[in-house]
Amino acid sequence: MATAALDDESLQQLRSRATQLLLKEDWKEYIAVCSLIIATCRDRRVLCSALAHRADARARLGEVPGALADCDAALAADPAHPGALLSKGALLRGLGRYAHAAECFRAALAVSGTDEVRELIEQCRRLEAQGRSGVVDLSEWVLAGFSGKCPGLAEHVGPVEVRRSAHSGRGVFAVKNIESGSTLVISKAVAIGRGVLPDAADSGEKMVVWKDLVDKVLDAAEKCPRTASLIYTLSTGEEPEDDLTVPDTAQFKQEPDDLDDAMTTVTTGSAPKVTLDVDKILKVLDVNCLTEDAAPSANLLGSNGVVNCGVGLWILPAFINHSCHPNARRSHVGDHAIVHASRDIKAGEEITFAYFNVLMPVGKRREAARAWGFECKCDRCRFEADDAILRQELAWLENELFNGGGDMGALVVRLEEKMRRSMVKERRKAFLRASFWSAYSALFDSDKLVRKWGRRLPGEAAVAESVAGAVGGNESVLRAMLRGSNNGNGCGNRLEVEDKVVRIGRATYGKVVKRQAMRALFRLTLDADSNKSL
Ligand SMILES: C[S@@+](CC[C@H](N)C(=O)[O-])C[C@H]1O[C@@H](n2cnc3c(N)ncnc32)[C@H](O)[C@@H]1O
Repeated sequence: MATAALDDESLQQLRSRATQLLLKEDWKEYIAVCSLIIATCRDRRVLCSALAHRADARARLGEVPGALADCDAALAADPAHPGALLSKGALLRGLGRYAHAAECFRAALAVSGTDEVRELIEQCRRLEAQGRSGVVDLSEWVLAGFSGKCPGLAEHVGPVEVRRSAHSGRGVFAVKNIESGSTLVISKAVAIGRGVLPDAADSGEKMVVWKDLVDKVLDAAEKCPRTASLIYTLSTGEEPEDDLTVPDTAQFKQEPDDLDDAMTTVTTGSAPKVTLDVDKILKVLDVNCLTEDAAPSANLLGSNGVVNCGVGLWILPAFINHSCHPNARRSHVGDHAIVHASRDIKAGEEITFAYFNVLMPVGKRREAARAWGFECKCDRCRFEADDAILRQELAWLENELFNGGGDMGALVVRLEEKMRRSMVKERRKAFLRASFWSAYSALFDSDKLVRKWGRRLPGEAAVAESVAGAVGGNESVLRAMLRGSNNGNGCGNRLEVEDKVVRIGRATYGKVVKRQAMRALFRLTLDADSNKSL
């Protein structure tokens, strides 16, 4: 049955009502009013505007397929409708389809060009290039003290592949040699639950953040079949390891060739409908969520000091296993996780990052791994737990570290001498220094202890360099390197030391800033509370 056309007065009333709802940001009601105008209006211009406005409102609610369908309906009636072109461009940009988004913005520019639209086209060009190359430059943002909106990023999958892992189930592997600091993966969160929690937040307050995440993930999965099917590639922690299928890494990339197919799927909603298995998704979240602050560099790179608790789901990074001898780290910028190499990585090597603080002795690390539900069998854990000569001594030192309350200088000197007498090789020395890092840090933090034990201690920068070899770049280690080199306690001549500092800086933060901004990060690192950055 045809709906009766609106007279001018009724149309005017509906428009006023829509404006009120827009101001109140009541998107559901706004969509209802737009729908009424669309169903009853005979004027092509008004119809197209109503469709474009409904598209914007649907986009705000995350109803992307519906929003795109509205834009397409408006553009079918008026191919040069600026509002519909801008809305469609924004939607495609949000989907990471930068070339298609730029086409829409260019068409909008031809009709009613503004500098803002020019900037949108330029932004799409930048994001497309960054998504292809993985090259990120956060210098301006860092130099501006992280003020303002954080820079937009495009997703990127570097030279990595998901394969079966000796650690557990599937893991992510390098497919070519990778230099320390290089970006491996940039991944946009499916969703992030965030909150500002007091230091002594109770579990109830944390549950609020968790519930926020769960609601957002379920919503995202419900609205997008592709998101749901990507979530189902992740482990629930219950499958036998051999039953875990290895996904094709290509599905995590948005290749330009796939765009038309993907677009058809999005606009027609013709993708196979995925039935939500809420129980399964909850288990997936339990095993695969990452916190934004777990990677210490998130403290500097990610937050503007507003959010202090963020937990989210990033699909490809969720395939990365833990190691206490990791070769990668992640930082969080806005909704994106950037995973970078924190040591040089050889082709074929598994990429791992630390799920928890690995600058601790093996006993504490085992407790942390148990809380995650696994037993870590990385080479560092095996050495520390199984070495027949050192095992007892290490257990004694670990007990002394946590329960002795004694002189950390004495502990460090005892460990260094034990390693010298037992002719422990450099690599393993680095493992042990990393394990007793808190003793080294406490010692180097105290001028009195350094004076007392001076001659029997290795230099702070030399220890930092050695530990960076074991755990990769790390804020706390970088801080020691910076302090050690400033004190003239470096390892090598001035240029060599400077080079080492920059290398550990890149290993810590990734190659995401130019030299000048790196210096700003160094200043922040030196000022950072050493405990917080462990
Ligand atoms: C985020 S998932 C990592 C990807 C997982 N291996 C897979 O196949 O889906 C985390 C789970 O992987 C396993 N895992 C990660 N690192 C491990 C390690 N070093 N040793 C044993 N299991 C590990 C644990 O079961 C952990 O709960």
